[in-house]
Amino acid sequence: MTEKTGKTFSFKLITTDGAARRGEITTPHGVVRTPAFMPVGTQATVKAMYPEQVRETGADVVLGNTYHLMLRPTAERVARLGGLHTFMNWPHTILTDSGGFQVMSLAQLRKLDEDGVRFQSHIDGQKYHLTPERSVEIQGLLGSDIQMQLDECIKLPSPREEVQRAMELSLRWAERSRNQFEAMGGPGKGQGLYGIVQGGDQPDLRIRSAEELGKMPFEGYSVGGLAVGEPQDVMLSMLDITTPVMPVDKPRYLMGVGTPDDLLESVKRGIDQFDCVMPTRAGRHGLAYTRYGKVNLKNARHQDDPRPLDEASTCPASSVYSRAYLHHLVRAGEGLAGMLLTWNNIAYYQYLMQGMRDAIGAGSFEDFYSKTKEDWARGDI
Ligand SMILES: CNc1nc2c(CCNCC3CCCCC3)c3nc(N)[nH]c(=O)c3cc2[nH]1
Repeated sequence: MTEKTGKTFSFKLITTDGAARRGEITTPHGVVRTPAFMPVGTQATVKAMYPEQVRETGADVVLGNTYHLMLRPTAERVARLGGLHTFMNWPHTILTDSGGFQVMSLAQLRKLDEDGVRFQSHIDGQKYHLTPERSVEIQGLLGSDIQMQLDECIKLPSPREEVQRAMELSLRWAERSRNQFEAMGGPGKGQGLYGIVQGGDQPDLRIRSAEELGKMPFEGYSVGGLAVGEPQDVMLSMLDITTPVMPVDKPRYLMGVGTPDDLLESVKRGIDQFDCVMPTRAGRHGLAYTRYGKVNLKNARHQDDPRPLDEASTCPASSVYSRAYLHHLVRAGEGLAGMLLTWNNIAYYQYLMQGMRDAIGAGSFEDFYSKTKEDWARGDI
């Protein structure tokens, strides 16, 4: 059963505090409270968590992944089985990426040209041709509520002419993606398609990309081409340049970001949506995020510590289990270690986002920002 609200896609900007924004996105599968952290569900699952648990942490939306799902089990099979919401038992909002970023980072023998990207599956070597049109078709077959245009994201640093070529190609692909989305009746189904701002670390190219995309009727806009190896200050300076020239009445999604500090700094600069594999991946590697900074449970200093990670947390993984027990599980290589630490990390990320939403709503974001930085600096004692 999928929770169909029957509503069309909309974004309500509720209030602002400086450049920080509190809003709500309404999709056919529910409301997304922004700023929002969106847990990553790469292969139709948020790794090591049940969908009910993910929901309980406060997540309103999870990510699906066009690249992985088009290879296995294929978008057509997911569609035949009722779509991704039913397939993974997540009756709330789903956002999908277009697959281009994963192709460039995972596939073999990839060749990118004006028409799209040709590649061989990293699973079985089968050949594929992903175009702007095919990517939107796949996301439609999955039943995604928030879809992404196909784009070209290049690493940083890169020569300016490379950054410009990729940005201009992505603008042409934005147009083709939009045409395909409308041909498939996406707006009428209440779904949204986001344009993706590129331009690397070049202010003028960032501004041109944002302005050109703003002329097209996208339901939201992503900031792409960042978190690709550049220092945090470069990423943040690109946000200072880019968000002011993005439509103020549409959601902004910073792709692939980030650490808790990245989230705090980026919300401060007007970003509404985030995704990152950090909390889930770190959880599987014995690393816990808490309100007082990071705790590496591999470290022997925890072996006699009876305290939980955070006794004030509403998440059982954070408030019930001792650090000594978590340390034991990590050292023993037990699967429960990854399950509990992933649960803790996703719960902490949602706790942080809820704190920011409340602070913006109360006009006290600056205080929240400073207090959070102090708590992290205090570190785990
Ligand atoms: C980690 N840094 C980063 N990620 C970027 C991503 C991917 C965002 N995450 C997608 C999920 C990954 C796991 C599976 C489910 C989808 C980017 N994606 C696109 N399309 N364009 C970018 O410029 C783009 C830029 C990105 N930078």
